[in-house]
Amino acid sequence: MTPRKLAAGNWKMNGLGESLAEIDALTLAYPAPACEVLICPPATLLSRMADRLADHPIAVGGQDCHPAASGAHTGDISAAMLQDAGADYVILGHSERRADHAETDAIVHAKTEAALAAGLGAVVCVGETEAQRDAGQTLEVIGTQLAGSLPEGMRAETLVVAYEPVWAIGTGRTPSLAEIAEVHDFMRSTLISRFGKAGEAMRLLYGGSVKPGNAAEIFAVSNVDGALVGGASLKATDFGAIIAALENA
Ligand SMILES: O=C[C@H](O)COP(=O)(O)O
Repeated sequence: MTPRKLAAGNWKMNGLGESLAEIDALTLAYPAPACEVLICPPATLLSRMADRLADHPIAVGGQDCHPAASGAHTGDISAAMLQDAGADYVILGHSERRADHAETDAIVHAKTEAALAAGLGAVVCVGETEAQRDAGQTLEVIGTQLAGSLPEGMRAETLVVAYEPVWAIGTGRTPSLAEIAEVHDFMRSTLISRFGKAGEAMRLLYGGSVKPGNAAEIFAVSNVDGALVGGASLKATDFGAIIAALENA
C-alpha cells in the first residue's frame, strides 16, 4: 500500500553530476525513511539518479512529459521515456510550466493521461497567483484547475495533487496555516465528490517556500499529506530535515 505521507523534491533546472553527492548524503542519513520520498531531478540526471537509488526506497520522477508517446517533437520527452529512464512519477502542470510554456489545463489533462498510460504516478500542480488571491478567487481557480487537469478514473496510487500558490514559490513567503487548511480541505472535498472513496486517499502536498523551519507546522495542517519542495530539496541537510519533520508529523 502507498504510504500516506510524501516528501517530494523538485530540483527544477538545477543540478550537474556532482549534485548526486547530495543523494548519497540523503540515503546515508535516511536509509529507511518512514514516509515516501521522491526526488525529481532535471532529465539529464534522471537515469543516473535512478541507478544510484536502485537499492534504496527513494523514488525518482520527471518534471514534465509530452502528451504523445513518441514522435516528431524535438527536445521533448515522453512519459514512457521517463519510465524507461527509471522514473516512478512525473510532475505535471507546475506553475512554471504553465507560465513559461503556456500550458493550459487541457494540456495538463493530456499529459496526465500520458503519464498514467506509461505507468507513472502523476503529481499534478495547482495554485493561484497573488492577484487571484487578492481578488478572492483562490478556491474558484483551484476548482477550475482540478476539474480541467484531471482525467476520469484517477486512483490514489496514481495521483498526487500539489497545491502551490504561485506567489509563495521561491519567495520565502507562505500562506497562513488557516489559508493552507482552507485550500487543502477544499481540494479533499472536491476530489471526493469527483472520485469517491479514492479521493479520500489521494495525497495532497503543499508547495511554496517549505523549509526546515516551517515544515513541521505545515505538516500539522489538516489534509496536508506532505510537501513538494523546490530550493530546500537541493541540499541533503535541508531536505533531510523536512523528511524528518514529515516522519514525525
Ligand atoms: O515544485 C516546487 C515548488 O515550486 C516550490 O519551490 P520552493 O520550495 O523553492 O518555493
